[in-house]
Amino acid sequence: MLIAPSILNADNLNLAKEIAAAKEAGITRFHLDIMDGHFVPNLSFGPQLVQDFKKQFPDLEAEVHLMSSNLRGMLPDFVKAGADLIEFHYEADYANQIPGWLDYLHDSGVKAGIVLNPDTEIRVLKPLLPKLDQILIMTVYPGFGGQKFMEVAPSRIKAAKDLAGEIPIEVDGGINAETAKLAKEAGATVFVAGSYIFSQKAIDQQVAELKRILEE
Ligand SMILES: O=C(CO)[C@H](O)[C@H](O)COP(=O)(O)O
Ligand SMILES: [Fe+2]
Repeated sequence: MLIAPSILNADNLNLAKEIAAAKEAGITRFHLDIMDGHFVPNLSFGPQLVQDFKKQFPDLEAEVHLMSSNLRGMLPDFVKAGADLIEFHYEADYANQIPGWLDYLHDSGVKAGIVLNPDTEIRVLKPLLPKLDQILIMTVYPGFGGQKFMEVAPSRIKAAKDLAGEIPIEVDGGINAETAKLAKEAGATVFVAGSYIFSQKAIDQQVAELKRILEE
């Protein structure tokens, strides 16, 4: 079980402090949400954030969740910035182009993942499985932090788990102490949590509580 905090809703003017607090609580990977204002109706970070993150925290893993359909323009920038794992949306390009982008990431020495929006059929993953290091099942419509975990999510996680075998299934959106449990029972092993970790009580307390729930 791995918790990958999303810094989307962290205090932008104190990011290093907030990341350090989560690291202190045992976090080894961060989930960096990249939104381009077009694929999703919101803007967030660019490659500079990833580069600065790796410069300041070289021992932490940077997982990039790319919410853009400009894969040709954006993927090389995030590779250069030092991302350890890049996951892009299945909906971002034609189906026949997706395997090539996954190969591009692997050839660049970066782990590769695919993200599925809540309306995309799970079976599209099947031909891609040999090229995937991780599968991200969105449990909200992407674009904003602080949304509610969708009711349909557990059955989708289970369907992905049944297909994926050993490939880790990650969940993203509305994860808290209750929904993390549901996602875990359905087969998820990587848990993105944004507002649960950064917009409530002390960061270390939130991480410890989520860890406790996932270890039960
Ligand atoms: O990809 C995302 C939104 O598109 C974020 O990773 C996600 O929403 C995390 O925030 P929260 O845990 O608050 O839902
Ligand atoms: Fe995300």
